[in-house]
Amino acid sequence: MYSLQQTKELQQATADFLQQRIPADQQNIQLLRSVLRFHEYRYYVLNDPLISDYEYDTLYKVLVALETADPTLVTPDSPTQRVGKGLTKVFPTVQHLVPMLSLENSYDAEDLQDWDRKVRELSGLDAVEYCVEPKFDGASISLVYEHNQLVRGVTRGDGVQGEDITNNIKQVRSIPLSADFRRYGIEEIEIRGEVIMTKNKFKKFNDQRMEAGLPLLANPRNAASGSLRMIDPKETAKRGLEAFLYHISDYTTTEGVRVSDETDHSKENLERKDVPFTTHAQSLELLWQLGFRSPEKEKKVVKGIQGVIDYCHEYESKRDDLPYEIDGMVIKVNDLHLQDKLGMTSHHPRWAMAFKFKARQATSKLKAVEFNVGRTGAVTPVAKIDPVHIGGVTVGSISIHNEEYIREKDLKIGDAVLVERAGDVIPQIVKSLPELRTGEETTIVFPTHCPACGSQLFKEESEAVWRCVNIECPAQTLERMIHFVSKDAIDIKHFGEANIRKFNALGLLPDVPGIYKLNYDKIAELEGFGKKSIDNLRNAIEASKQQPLHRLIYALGIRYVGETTAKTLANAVNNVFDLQNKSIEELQGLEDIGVKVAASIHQFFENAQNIEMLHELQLLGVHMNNQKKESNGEKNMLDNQTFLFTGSLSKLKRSEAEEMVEQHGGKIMSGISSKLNYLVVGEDAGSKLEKAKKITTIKIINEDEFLKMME
Ligand SMILES: NC(=O)c1ccc[n+]([C@@H]2O[C@H](COP(=O)([O-])OP(=O)(O)OC[C@H]3O[C@@H](n4cnc5c(N)ncnc54)[C@H](O)[C@@H]3O)[C@@H](O)[C@H]2O)c1
Ligand SMILES: [Zn+2]
Repeated sequence: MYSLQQTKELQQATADFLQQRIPADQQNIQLLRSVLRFHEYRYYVLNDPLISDYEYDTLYKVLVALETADPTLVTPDSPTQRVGKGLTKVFPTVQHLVPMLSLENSYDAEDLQDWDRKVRELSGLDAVEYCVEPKFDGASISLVYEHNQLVRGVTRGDGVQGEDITNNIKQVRSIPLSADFRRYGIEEIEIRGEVIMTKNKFKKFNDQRMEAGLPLLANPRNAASGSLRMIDPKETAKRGLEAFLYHISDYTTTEGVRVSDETDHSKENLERKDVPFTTHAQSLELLWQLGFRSPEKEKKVVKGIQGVIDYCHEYESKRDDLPYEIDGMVIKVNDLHLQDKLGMTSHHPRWAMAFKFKARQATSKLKAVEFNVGRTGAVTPVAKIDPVHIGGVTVGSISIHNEEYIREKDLKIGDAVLVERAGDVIPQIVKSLPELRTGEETTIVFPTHCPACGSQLFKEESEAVWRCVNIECPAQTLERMIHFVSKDAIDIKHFGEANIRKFNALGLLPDVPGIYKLNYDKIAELEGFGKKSIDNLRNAIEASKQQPLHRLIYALGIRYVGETTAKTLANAVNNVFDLQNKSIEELQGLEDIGVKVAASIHQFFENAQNIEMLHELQLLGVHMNNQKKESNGEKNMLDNQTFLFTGSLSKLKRSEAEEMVEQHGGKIMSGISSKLNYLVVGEDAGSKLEKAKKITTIKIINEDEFLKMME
């Protein structure tokens, strides 16, 4: 639809508007509209946006402001005058019973206060009751049930018409194929909701794509909307989609009375005694009772806007802990009478407002690529970008993983790039924007030799990563030390990465054993090292010698050996040197250790330099023995009993409690199943507790009871 040339021009105009090089005034209003239409096409039709949502919203608001200031400027085809969204030709088109509108956006407390003021003015109330719920970041859908049966599932489409994706919708397990609406006197009903992919599913899904050599998807929202549009419903089924249903837009009762967001009769209908609900919160409750996953547990009903603001902020702070992505909250006037009174514009209802969290996407420029050498010698390209603010942090460097990744994302130095900081906090480049290239971009060239030590790099055939195999490579040694002292490894407090880099650069810390041979007199001469900080450091280093064996094994930084594998290895031996005598086959016999991991462990303990280092550490006083096995008897107290912790503990840290279990020979489980023996319940325990109650063999105990057991 848009030629390459047009694309370039519109992107240029986008940047000009955003950086205010083109004034947003009457004269340029047509251009601004073209720009918005173009981005809507990229976003809704191609599912391939070129700018971040925040940037789009900013431009949209400029247009709204212009049109509000002078309503004569409004044209019927202005992006503000319709719901927007395009349709593809893949699925048959069907009409929604009631148009699916958009939401008005707000970004801070002030926006919400302004809106509340308007709602109070229009309603004549002093304080309005609101229902606040998460704004799920997925693909919106509309469902129709007739005589208790699901008859249709439709995408939002252009808001008036959507794509009929009923067969795909039926693959979403949390959407019931039938529900007893008749119990509530309802014959036909239209329900709105959001299909989502959880963060976990998304990660696994992308891992699989990576392995299969397919392009990765940028975020769970794209994954959800793409999955809903698969031609083959079996493909949709594989994606493990979920759905939240949050709105009843239209229903007809058994007596044939229609109640809808739109019909003029709704008000009088709502005054009837026999309607099943008169507030939004009640409609969520009703959906929940009927077996739908509505935000019944997530929602909160509050009176007055301050409570709304507080709840929005509370949710924003726990956003990263949720299993799914949300991009904000939605605030709805709770009373349906009042909703009717407020009505809607052609674009959005006046009784609802989205509160958008801080943007997590931005566009930037890829300026250079640096190559870092990790502790296992892997050479990782790191993109240096023009610093951008995303979700409260400034991002200037981003790992771009390996050559394949660079090829797949088509990255070049000089490219404009779309950057996202998703729920897992590590920023990534969603993609480059090749449409904007000027011809001056340059290819990213991988080094053939290690940037730290100059030795030639190697790549195994089955791998995507180039490595420096020089065991004395200074960059690797440095990274190994940083890993060795880190929190999950040998855990030397007061000895952060910055100190290691500093001591290493000054020649005070050449290698891992050097940690236990520090020259404190020399350190005392450095700026910022008083007596107290040196004592702290010395004590922490001394204490680290007593760490349990699994921490030492993990700290060694053996490739593929994470914390769990380190524990398995520690449990299998009396001291670390026993691992020297284990064959690859023996190692593979241990729980969850496959060929690749076994070979890597074997290789590590075959290497004379590594063994020498371990002997040196032992001479320096670092414990090499399995202390658990030494303190005999205790070890089997729990004899492989399984434990899981849920909710927040008040006396112990979660990690301490788990360590106690393991020290006594017990095991930690990752989820509720019939294999679980004990669920230890702290405060605010949620779904895990509910689930555990259904399995009678699980013993549910509190923190005190747990501590008693451990005595
Ligand atoms: N990057 C781009 O180029 C580009 C282009 C066009 C649009 N966009 C983005 O799309 C947005 C507009 O899309 P939109 O019209 O879908 O609006 P929206 O995403 O801002 O909000 C409306 C949608 O929120 C969803 N939603 C989630 N939870 C909900 C809940 N509990 N209650 C009600 N609705 C809920 C519904 O699907 C509803 O359609 C813009 O704000 C912009 O960020 C981006
Ligand atoms: Zn090197």
